[in-house]
Amino acid sequence: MTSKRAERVGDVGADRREQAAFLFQSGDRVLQGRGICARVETPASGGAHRDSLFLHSVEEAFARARQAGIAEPVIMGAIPFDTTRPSCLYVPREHAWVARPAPVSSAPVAPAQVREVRNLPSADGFCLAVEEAIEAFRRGELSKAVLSRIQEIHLAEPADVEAILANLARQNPTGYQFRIPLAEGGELVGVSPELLVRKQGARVHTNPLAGSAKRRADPQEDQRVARDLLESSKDHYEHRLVIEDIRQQLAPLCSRLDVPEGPSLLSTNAMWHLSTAIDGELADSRTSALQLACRLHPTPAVCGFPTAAARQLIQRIEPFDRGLFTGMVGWCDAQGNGEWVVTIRCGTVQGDWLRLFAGAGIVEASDPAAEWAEVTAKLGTMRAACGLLDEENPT
Ligand SMILES: C=C(O[C@H]1C=CC=C(C(=O)O)[C@@H]1O)C(=O)O
Repeated sequence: MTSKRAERVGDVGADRREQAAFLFQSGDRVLQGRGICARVETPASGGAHRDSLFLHSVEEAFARARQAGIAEPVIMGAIPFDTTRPSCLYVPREHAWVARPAPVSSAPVAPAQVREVRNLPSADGFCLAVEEAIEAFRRGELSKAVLSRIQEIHLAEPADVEAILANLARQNPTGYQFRIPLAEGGELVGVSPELLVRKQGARVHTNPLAGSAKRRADPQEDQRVARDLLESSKDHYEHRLVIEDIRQQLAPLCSRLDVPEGPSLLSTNAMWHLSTAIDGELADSRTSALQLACRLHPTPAVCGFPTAAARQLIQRIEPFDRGLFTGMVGWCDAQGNGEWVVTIRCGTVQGDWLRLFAGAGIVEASDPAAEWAEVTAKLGTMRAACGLLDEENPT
């Protein structure tokens, strides 16, 4: 097998290669990585299959790491929404699992000075897109599509990635926090609430989210919003499409698959979500976390249903390329154990530019203004971590 698939890292600047920092927090532990030993850019499409070019590239990267003296390599990084595009995966030169540090309770969020903000699309553009999607649902072309917005922010000074991560950890102490270097420079950072898949031995676990409501400052209001979400037929429908798709993907691979009857509530600092924790036992424990993630992606929580029609609609309507957003981010070891989360509540940081992302599932019963409010609230997680004012209450 040639070494072309797992790219050599000679073209990455020596400093960046040595200093690249990786982070993936899950539960009470953190996987930290430093330096780049091998990089995999092979697109992940076809990665559900053991003999795919993609999985061969990953194997090659592991082999190269072992030759370089890394006894138990892991691969970390991100895979884009469009899996025909290059992956952004690395075997770090060093890695270690450490206990998740207690978040600093009063880390000051220094207000960021902003030079320019670009919204893609505008509020009106987003609402028109939602209406266009609703028309397509009514014509029977599809049942659900996830539409999103991007905010590009030019800061007066370079962003401080360490400070953003500290703020994210304080805001969302239980989320899956991540930090991944980008091939083109800059970093992907965020704190996802959504587990695409975790695999340990034969055990498989996924925790899809779909159906959301913005949290309120007043505790009673907040509880009312949560109750309304739990009773909302629109949100249950949006959620059920995701669960049924995941069940269909996982059932043929599992000797046992436990799918709860209905969703429960999961909260972040900013949002309530409908959540279903699914647990299973793989019939063949050699199936890797990466294979499972590639099989599940894109779930209707980030694309829509049916997948192909939703993908086309997104391509036609969204005025930007999602890149890594709504792809997957995580890690996998050479035994195939690993965790991949959905790349949401995140952004890229490149010097003094931020590119922040948020999306929402649209169904026929969606209200365009409410969906805009939802994506704006979701964007608030990264905006707050970056020291930016609340868009809805910019006081
Ligand atoms: C695409 C996003 O959310 C997805 C995940 C959770 C809930 C969602 C929703 O309620 O629409 C979305 O499907 C995002 O947060 O950017």
